[in-house]
Amino acid sequence: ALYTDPSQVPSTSYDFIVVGAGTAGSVVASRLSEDSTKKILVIEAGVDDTGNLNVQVPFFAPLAANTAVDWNYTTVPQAGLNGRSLTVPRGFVLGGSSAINYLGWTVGSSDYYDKIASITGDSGWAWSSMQGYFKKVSTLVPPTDNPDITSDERPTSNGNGPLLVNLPNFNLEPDQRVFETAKGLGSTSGSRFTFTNDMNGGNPLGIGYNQVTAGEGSRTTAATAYLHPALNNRSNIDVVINTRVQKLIKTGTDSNSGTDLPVFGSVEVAVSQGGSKTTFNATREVILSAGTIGTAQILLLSGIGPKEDLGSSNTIVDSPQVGKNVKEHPLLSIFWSISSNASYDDALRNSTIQATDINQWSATKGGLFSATPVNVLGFLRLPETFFNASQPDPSSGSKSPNTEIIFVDGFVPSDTNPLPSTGHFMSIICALLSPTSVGSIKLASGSSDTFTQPLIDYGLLSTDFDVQAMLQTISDSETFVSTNISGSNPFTKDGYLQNLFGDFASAKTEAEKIAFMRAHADTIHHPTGSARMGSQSSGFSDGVLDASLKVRGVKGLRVVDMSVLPIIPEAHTQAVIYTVAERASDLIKADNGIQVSNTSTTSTTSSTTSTTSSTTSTTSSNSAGITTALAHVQALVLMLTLPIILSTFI
Ligand SMILES: Cc1cc2nc3c(=O)[nH]c(=O)nc-3n(C[C@H](O)[C@H](O)[C@H](O)COP(=O)(O)OP(=O)(O)OC[C@H]3O[C@@H](n4cnc5c(N)ncnc54)[C@H](O)[C@@H]3O)c2cc1C
Repeated sequence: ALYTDPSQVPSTSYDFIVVGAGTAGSVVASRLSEDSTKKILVIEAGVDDTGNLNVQVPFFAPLAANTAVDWNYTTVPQAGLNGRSLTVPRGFVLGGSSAINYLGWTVGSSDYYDKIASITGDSGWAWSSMQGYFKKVSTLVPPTDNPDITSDERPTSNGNGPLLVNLPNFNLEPDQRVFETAKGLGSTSGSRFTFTNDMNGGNPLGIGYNQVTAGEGSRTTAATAYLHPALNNRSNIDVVINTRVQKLIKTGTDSNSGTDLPVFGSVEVAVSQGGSKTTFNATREVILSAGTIGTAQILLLSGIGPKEDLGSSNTIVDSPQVGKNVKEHPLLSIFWSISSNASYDDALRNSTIQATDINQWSATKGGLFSATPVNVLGFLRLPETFFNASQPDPSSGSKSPNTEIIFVDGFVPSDTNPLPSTGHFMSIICALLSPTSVGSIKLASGSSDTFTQPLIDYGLLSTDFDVQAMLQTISDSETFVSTNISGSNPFTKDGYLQNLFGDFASAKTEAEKIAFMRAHADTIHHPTGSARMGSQSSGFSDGVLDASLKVRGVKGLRVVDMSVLPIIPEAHTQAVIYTVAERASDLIKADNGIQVSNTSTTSTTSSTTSTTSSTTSTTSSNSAGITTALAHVQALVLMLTLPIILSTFI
């Protein structure tokens, strides 16, 4: 059942305690609850996700940041960004960041998984071994409102899981111009801008449709697809929200392996800073799924971390890499004025247009608001000249993109570039997917609870490689929209794309472009690696976790979330972590004598049924609640004209 306060939870002892009902935690909790003899408690700091339009309406995704469903962190000042601090949205809600992200669905390259297998020494993480888990997560469903997708643009890889993924629900104006160019260049020998119909088949390189988690026109999340169906159908899973785990408590010592290992079998929670504490016990395992930031914070507060940072008296397990090796994808948007008035810019400014769009979404789950503002993107390799003996390719391999260009049908507002009051725009978001800059998560000085935010340092654009790679991505964007196909340019032939807009238009020299980059770069919100896996046989022998995600030097504690990945995916990260969480669930089951069998596909199918019915009830409550939806557009106008706005639209 779902509880809103720890005092309501009917038991203090469970077989498994999952910390964080986010993307990974919801998958793991749902899968473990398939064994009706095991009791599961999920502890979530954030709020219920039910009935929140910022969560449900795909187009509203950027509005969730800085509201009650967001942790609303900030980074420490970033030296590579002129000392700017960036906002760090993270889901503070059932479903975690899957409920507030921008819905992109990219699994990454086969190289990536093979590299994880090589780093961990566990072939179970390899691309070929993970195929069953990819299929177990999502099902590709038809878009609600996009007749322009041609058969050659449809992906071939697909699964049968509870998460409903789709090609873009609504056609946007740049789409066919991008495809005309990419398909035209696809036949040019050596082109780095080829067309691809399927970024999720192991080789993501090329330009194609952005698959999104907006099946049937509404966002599907780890909560709607996994957690709520489990809660609705099973009595052995309890979830408590509004409850922050403060730390894990050492409850004993295990000597079975021949070495004395501390057992962290209890979890201490509180609902307010300085408020009373409650303790829950796990008889089998505690699974930390609090995300790259939250997991590192909880480990450090529990005395599991670098002794040199924590101090001897606060250290129970000296684990030097906790909070280290954090990587994030930097991005930079550039803008062009366009002659068309069909971009979404007016929908951001005009409440009449918004009312029409929300009515259409409520009635049909179609129209502009059923889509995210990104339909098309491209994954690119850097030119080989970037790599040499002293700077090898930092990506996972030759099928892994180093950079990304994202085509946006309007202006991408940010803290440093607010939405102009007039005009229509096309933007390209340039992103770096294999950065060499490294950051960290540390406790703030004197902090002793999770009500104080940790120090988040992404170290963005702190290497020359990253700066040069970002310059290349900007240049690639300009090259792409300047390309002629069969003698004419798809972007300019009818006067659609006009001049570059904003500060970038006057940045001519390399120094001026770098200055623009440092003044405006932001991130894609993909932090990774603060509790990474490693193995003795690899250069990652100091991993916090072993290959089966168990915390080294500890008994009964595992981590399953983005923090576990030893290298940052060259992709948007949610599909990766959903898939990792599916395999993690089987690893936990196997270690605890719970049957792992192909019949789990059957229960996935039954979850799909529940998901569909929960989507249906959401739909009908939205139809009935159209007044709420209309009231919401007023908030949309207000929010989008404030300078705090959205960091990006990915
Ligand atoms: C704004 C934004 C846009 C993004 N866009 C995309 C995109 O388009 N495509 C894509 O693939 N990826 C995207 N991502 C990234 C992706 O969503 C994340 O990588 C992924 O969801 C992280 O999953 P996780 O399980 O590691 O953490 P989360 O899903 O964040 O889950 C962590 C959970 O733990 C809870 N928690 C934390 N600390 C505590 C505590 N002390 N006590 C109890 N509970 C706690 C949190 O509240 C949260 O529910 C985006 C992320 C954001 C924030």
